[in-house]
Amino acid sequence: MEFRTAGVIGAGAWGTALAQVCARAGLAVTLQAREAEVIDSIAARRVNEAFLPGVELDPAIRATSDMAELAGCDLILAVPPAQHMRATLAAFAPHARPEVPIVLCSKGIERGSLKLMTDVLSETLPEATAAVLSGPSFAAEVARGLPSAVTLACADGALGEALLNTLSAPAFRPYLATDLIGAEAGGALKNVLAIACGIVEGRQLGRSAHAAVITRGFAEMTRLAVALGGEAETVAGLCGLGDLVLTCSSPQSRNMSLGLALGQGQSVEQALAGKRSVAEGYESAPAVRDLAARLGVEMPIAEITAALLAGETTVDGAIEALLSRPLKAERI
Ligand SMILES: NC(=O)C1=CN([C@@H]2O[C@H](COP(=O)(O)OP(=O)(O)OC[C@H]3O[C@@H](n4cnc5c(N)ncnc54)[C@H](O)[C@@H]3O)[C@@H](O)[C@H]2O)C=CC1
Ligand SMILES: O=C(CO)COP(=O)(O)O
Repeated sequence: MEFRTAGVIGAGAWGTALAQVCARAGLAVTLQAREAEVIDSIAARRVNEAFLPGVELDPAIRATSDMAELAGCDLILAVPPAQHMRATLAAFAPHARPEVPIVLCSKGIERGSLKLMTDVLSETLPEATAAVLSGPSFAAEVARGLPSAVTLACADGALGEALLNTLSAPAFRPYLATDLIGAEAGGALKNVLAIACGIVEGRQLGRSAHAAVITRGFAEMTRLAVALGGEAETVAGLCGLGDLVLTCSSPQSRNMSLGLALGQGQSVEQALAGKRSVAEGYESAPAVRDLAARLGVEMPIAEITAALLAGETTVDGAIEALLSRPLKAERI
């Protein structure tokens, strides 16, 4: 199995950074963007000013709006916001070939259906082979060539090895896994928990509270992943714990910075106003809450964060609700 060309669907910060990774790995890359300004900016100045400013893009990346231009690619990376994955894959479907693997790189759970991205893929492109790429990786850092490591999950061992070898570069280290559900659950959940951690920071509740939210949040993430059919060991890796630690630790995270603004007293509307970039934790929170209820999984931090984002409680109400929970044994 050899891959020479990659198609990247979605030219936000992460799609653009992954196009850069593929180009550095020696692939010819077609990057599909929705916005004419993105295509013009890459063609004219080799930069995605709208979503990844300040990073010079590799000449092997060509931007287009036309999904048909991805038809000949050996490998597809799907990187739209999670809530748009279904429509995006449906638009790509006429150009898909069953032998071309699709690497899902978005982090979220579909609202309404409560589906993971692999479920969305198997419903829109039933013949496609899926892989999941997820882990602690800020787009701006990866695009600049700073070191990072991620999980690459693929149920097909030979394909997984081939993807690992294709996408790796000296500063970009994918680690192989077979558990797609665990990898997806980690990425989706950490975004909601990063909002909670941002609130802790914004309210100046202290380092101890921050560590408590990360640790008990990790327990919630593990419980949900296992209830979905994933493995706790996967969630303890880069795609779960790794990404939780990153996203809960830096205001570079859009999710954590949303929480920071809420903790400092802004409303959800104020905190999101004028933003073009996606805060996946905000988008997925209602689905996480509904999924936890459906599966009977206790997720107090994620649930109260979803309630806060939905305007059902205040920051003070959320803190009070968590601190007044019954005392219990510490376990996952
Ligand atoms: N930015 C990052 O550092 C990382 C992001 N991700 C994930 O990658 C996914 C994409 O995020 P980013 O690239 O950061 O996006 P972004 O926030 O930089 O840009 C927003 C993207 O949404 C697209 N969009 C807007 N409306 C749309 C629609 N109706 N249909 C399809 N696409 C639409 C825009 O074209 C643009 O590509 C998310 O699931 C995110 O969690 C994963 C790892 C790192
Ligand atoms: O997923 C990410 C890092 O791994 C990016 O996090 P944000 O979407 O919160 O910016």
